[in-house]
Amino acid sequence: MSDRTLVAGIDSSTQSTKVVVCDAESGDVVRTARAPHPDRTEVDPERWWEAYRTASGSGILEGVSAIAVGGQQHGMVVLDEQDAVVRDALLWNDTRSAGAAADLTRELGGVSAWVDAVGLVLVGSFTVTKLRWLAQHEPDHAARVARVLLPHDWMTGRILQHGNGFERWTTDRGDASGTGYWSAATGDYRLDLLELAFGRRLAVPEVLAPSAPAGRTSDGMLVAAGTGDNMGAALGLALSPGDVVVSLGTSGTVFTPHDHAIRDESGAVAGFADATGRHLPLMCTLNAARVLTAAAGMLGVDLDTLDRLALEADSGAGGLSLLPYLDGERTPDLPLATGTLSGLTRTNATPANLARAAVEGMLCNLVAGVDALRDQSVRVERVLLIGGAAASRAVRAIAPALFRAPVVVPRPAEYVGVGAARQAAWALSGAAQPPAWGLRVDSEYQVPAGDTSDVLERYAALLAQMHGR
Ligand SMILES: Nc1ncnc2c1ncn2[C@@H]1O[C@H](COP(=O)(O)OP(=O)(O)O)[C@@H](O)[C@H]1O
Ligand SMILES: O=C(CO)[C@@H](O)[C@H](O)COP(=O)(O)O
Repeated sequence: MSDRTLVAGIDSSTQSTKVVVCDAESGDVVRTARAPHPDRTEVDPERWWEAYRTASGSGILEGVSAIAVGGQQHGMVVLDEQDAVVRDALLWNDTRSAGAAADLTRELGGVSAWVDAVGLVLVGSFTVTKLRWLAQHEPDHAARVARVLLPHDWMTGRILQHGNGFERWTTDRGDASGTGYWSAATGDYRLDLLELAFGRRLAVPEVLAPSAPAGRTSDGMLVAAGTGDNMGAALGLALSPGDVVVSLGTSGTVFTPHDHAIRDESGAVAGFADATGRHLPLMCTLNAARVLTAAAGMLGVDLDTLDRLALEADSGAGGLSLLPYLDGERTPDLPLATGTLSGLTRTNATPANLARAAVEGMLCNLVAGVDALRDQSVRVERVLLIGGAAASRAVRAIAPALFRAPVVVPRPAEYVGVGAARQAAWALSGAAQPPAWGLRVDSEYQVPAGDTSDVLERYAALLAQMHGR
């Protein structure tokens, strides 16, 4: 009988729930499972619970001493006085509240007022804008709302309720910092901003300290605070100064732990908090892994064949460019945008060039995020590539030249889940710092000779031409 302590991390992200069980001391992943979510931008939270129950139904949590949830950020989960869900949650990638974001920005006195208040330039992803949309467009639902939570908050409470250990609703600094009514700089709620958006005050969850437990189930399993998925991924990677993470999941994100809250009135970088008591400046795009899925669908090939085709083409795809705003875009803030294929000629109209343009276009949007961190005086010495599309051979090969930095691919793992498991181990230990789980590297890719500035310049020129940015 093994005497090691096991901890579990849940990644409740956009497309699926992943369960990761780790050795609490070493961080070795010993069990994993996953189950899909509906492919929608508004989802009944019960679907997340069902996915969690499906993924953990095979006894994967047997012997686990502590658990934590890393959840997709910003989702609006609204409950009535009896803690019943009032309507489907609006997710981070639902853009219907883009107009509300513009209204709220104007009402508070402009972009700098919001950056001063909560470190964010409002876009439709953020929870506070969704509350305004709800108040304006669904007054009957809004009248029933007593409390607002984030996806990870609701899942954490649901696990405790299921285990007869629920005491109160909780959240953490990291996820709270993405609401638009909590400040990473001060560590305080700004419920005046919630009231500005919704028209009245609502109950909000208690913000727990990074290693504080949210509670224990009746069989003794500790449930930690949990956090947002990107904060979880940062905690799951043993990052060193100069490391910048690029995550290629449903969203594309660029982030790095930082010692102080950043101010970016351009809106490229959000001033989030991390899951350890520091900060996590982060850029997020709505379009990442699914740009490659869409390109593969257009070509009628699988993702492995898309990789092969992209690697057959030359850098620059023969002059073919793709602005990858297939679901609108968050950064740049173009919620109504669509994708644009540009520079098509009879010469470059080949499957290989289309595949290459999809990879380059998706990455160019994230290069803007890395450069935005550089503009915030963040040192970028290497890029750690995670998320589903980090498995792409083409992405790995093309990224270093575009990022102008070496690319490290950690050993494939669900790093949001690993980070949540590390938080669970930290809460279980009661130590001052999280356990020292090392970074396991799968492969490294150096910046090749040659110049890719033409690709980046063409992308920027197309963005300016199409959207005046
Ligand atoms: N080898 C691959 N090449 C490109 N994309 C991939 C590959 N493997 C998985 N993906 C994509 O990764 C995405 C899932 O990544 P994940 O990080 O789990 O997403 P999320 O956390 O947003 O739910 C899917 O869109 C899937 O198509
Ligand atoms: O909105 C953000 C970050 O601000 C997204 O990163 C969401 O947190 C969803 O993440 P994934 O499902 O793509 O992991």
